[in-house]
Amino acid sequence: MVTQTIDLRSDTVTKPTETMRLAMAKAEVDDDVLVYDPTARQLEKEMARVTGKEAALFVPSGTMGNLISVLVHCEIRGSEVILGDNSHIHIYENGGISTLGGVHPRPVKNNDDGTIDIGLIQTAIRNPDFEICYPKTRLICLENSHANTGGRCLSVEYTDQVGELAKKHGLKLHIDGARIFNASAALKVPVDRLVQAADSVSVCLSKGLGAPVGSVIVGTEAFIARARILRKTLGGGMRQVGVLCAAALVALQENVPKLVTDHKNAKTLAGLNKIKGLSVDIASVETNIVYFEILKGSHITALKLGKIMEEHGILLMPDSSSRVRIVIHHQVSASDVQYTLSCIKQAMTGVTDENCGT
Ligand SMILES: Cc1ncc(COP(=O)(O)O)c(C=O)c1O
Ligand SMILES: C[C@@H](O)[C@H](N)C(=O)O
Repeated sequence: MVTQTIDLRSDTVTKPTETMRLAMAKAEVDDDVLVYDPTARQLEKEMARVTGKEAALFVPSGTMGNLISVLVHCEIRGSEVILGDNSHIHIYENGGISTLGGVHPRPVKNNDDGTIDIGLIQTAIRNPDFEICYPKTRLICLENSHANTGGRCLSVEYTDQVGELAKKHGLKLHIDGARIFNASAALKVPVDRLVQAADSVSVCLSKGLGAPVGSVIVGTEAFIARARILRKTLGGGMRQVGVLCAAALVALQENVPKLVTDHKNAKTLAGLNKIKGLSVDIASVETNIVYFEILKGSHITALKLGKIMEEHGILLMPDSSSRVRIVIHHQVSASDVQYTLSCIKQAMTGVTDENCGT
């Protein structure tokens, strides 16, 4: 009988720790719309410091963080944003920048490492001389780490180059930094240096950092002032939000140092590659996300494997009929990883043709 669940579906599944719950219970709060909730203020000042930006704003989700950031940069009608065709903003945020903000997306191919070719970005920038027909390019969006390519890290050199291109053309640069702390830990580059070229960043507190709720957007004072108003317009102005921010302050303290362990556990899990019938692009496992393919000749689908794993108390996220995503977080231990490897190995035994994957 399974007594404990190992939840590998995402790093959004973590439960608040005892320390977080204590901090939430004791949090000093006030109405964060009428004035500043003191604990929200404390978190925002800390996030501005860590990211090297002038100001910060707590928002209920990463989706809202990206939406507000794009809409502030693209407030003028007819604006266009250049973003990755495999980016979270383009794929998983309900097209909010268009449906709510009237911003035109200009998707450009993401490479397997999460970057977008600088030449392709340059080509995608609209020629202002033809404004009678063209939308106006106002923003470039990057995503670091890049979730859909397996948590790949964009280097500081690449980010700076995109920043220079943006500046040269009078554009702004936003980074969807849902997992920027993971990228920082993996690259051994401080967060503030990694996002130095960005005009705004949206940072998830509720992913690898393990806070129960929320994100923070950072940028200039003027940008955050506009963002605060737009947050209210979108219904994201909350009252005694310090209860949530207190947990996030604990997460920053307790869990940032644990990210390297998450990455080590992910690399151990890439050992799935040794199991007959499975394949992992080992080079792509740079942070806490592992995708694995079920090879032809393995008579099992991702869905079926997920169901078998559930019987062993392990939750996975099938990405397609033959591809599965695993995301490691601080509530997955090294022994959980070993148990997962052995359960998947057992499930794959007997369902794989002799010459499968050869
Ligand atoms: C890269 C990335 N950006 C943004 C988000 C959105 O965050 P939220 O789920 O808090 O809306 C997610 C996932 O949730 C994500 O993986
Ligand atoms: C699914 C996606 O929206 C979420 N960001 C995750 O990575 O789990």
